[in-house]
Amino acid sequence: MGPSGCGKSTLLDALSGRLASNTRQSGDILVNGRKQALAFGTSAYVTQDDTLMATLTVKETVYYSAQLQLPQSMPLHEKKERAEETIKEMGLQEAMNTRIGGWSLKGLSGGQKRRVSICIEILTRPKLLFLDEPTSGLDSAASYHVMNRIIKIAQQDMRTIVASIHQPSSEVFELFDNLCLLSYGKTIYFGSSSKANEFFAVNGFPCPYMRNPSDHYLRTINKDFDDIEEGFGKNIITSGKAIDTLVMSYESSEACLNVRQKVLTICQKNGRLLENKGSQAGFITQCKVLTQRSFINMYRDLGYYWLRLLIYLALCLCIGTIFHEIGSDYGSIQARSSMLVFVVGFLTFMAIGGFPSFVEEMKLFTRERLNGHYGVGAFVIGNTLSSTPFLLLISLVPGAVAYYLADVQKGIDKFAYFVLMLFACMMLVESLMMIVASIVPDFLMGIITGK
Ligand SMILES: Nc1ncnc2c1ncn2[C@@H]1O[C@H](COP(=O)(O)OP(=O)(O)OP(=O)(O)O)[C@@H](O)[C@H]1O
Repeated sequence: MGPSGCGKSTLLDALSGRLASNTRQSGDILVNGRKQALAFGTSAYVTQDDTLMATLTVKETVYYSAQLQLPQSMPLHEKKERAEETIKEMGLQEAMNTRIGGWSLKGLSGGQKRRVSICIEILTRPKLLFLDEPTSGLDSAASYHVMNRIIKIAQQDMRTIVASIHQPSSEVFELFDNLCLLSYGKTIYFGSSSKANEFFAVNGFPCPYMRNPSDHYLRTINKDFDDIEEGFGKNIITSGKAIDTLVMSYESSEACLNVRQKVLTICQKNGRLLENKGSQAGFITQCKVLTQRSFINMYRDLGYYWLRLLIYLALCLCIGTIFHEIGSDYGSIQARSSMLVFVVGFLTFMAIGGFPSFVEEMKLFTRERLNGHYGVGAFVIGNTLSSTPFLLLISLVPGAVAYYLADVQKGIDKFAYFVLMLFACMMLVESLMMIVASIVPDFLMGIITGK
């Protein structure tokens, strides 16, 4: 816990092995006294941003994730039951069939999206779970129920949950065993959460009667507003000075000694490595689920198939009208070149138009890949299979009709023939471009994210 910008997310990123490459990290991160890479499925991480597929419903999102993550040997109906049970645990049963939503479609609220993100990561009941502000956007009752449920999961089979939290209510605060208070990258306190009150009181900052202890701690260690505040409490002590006092005092406190002692004991034990709880589904299942999910997403996204089709159709009609019957004399050479340049230019711009959706997809891929939901190969195949055949089919149908017109009517309807052929060729080129655009960047992303 700590004020905004104190380094909570950075600490969680470092612990879970997801620190950005431009950040320098020192020290060792040990699990049960051993070094172990925690990305790609060894631990689960609910990040601060909810990166979800906007077109899917809550049920579909969690169900597809269950198929990707749960063991291959588990029957499909059991995966479905686990998904539904987890949705209910997060209090989302009423919103099961609501779409997630995004910029173009109003769907779930911020707090509901938060709970969907948590659902996805607790499906496999991971041994080590990182949560970055799981209660942001939730009301106090929802915060309590969500945290209570997560802590119950932790208590079963000795799981470990590391969560950063903003403004917990006193009820939620009591649920935590240990508290690490951070301020501007420094540790203010790390130890039992029930003893934090005593630590603050001993150092001259007792929690006022009837005040939520977490509010008191955060108020004491936030120096962002020192310039406009008169000082802490009745004393003229600024938060900056309070932080220095607490940091110094913590270094020599019993809590700090206990933590160091515990770290030593754990290191000497040399315990078990964590098992990788990432995708336990087979490669074929991963490809199948990702193709299906991606196809539904593209089919429901107006801009992907439908708007593209409409634009191409309109363009073919325009070009057909302008360049119809351009003849075969020398003068037509220039007109043919113009048409070619125009079509190539248009196709290039249409390819650039797919970039925003590619960026969104990459965010989702990075999150799921780092949590070990599937491999790069399955993602590339899923993406290619969902985007290309549909467009290929669309290029074949007008092509076949155009041939029929040319053959049967012997050039009677030259205009329709010309437009249809143009459309078929464009869609064919578009499908080929889609294959390249699916494979190359996806593999590049796979290399960048590490596996
Ligand atoms: N130990 C550190 N040393 C240097 N810079 C740090 C350290 N920890 C965090 N920072 C920097 O401080 C800034 C804020 O960090 P971070 O996003 O982790 O804060 P936060 O507590 O999660 O904030 P919020 O609660 O608003 O999300 C970032 O620019 C980060 O790089």
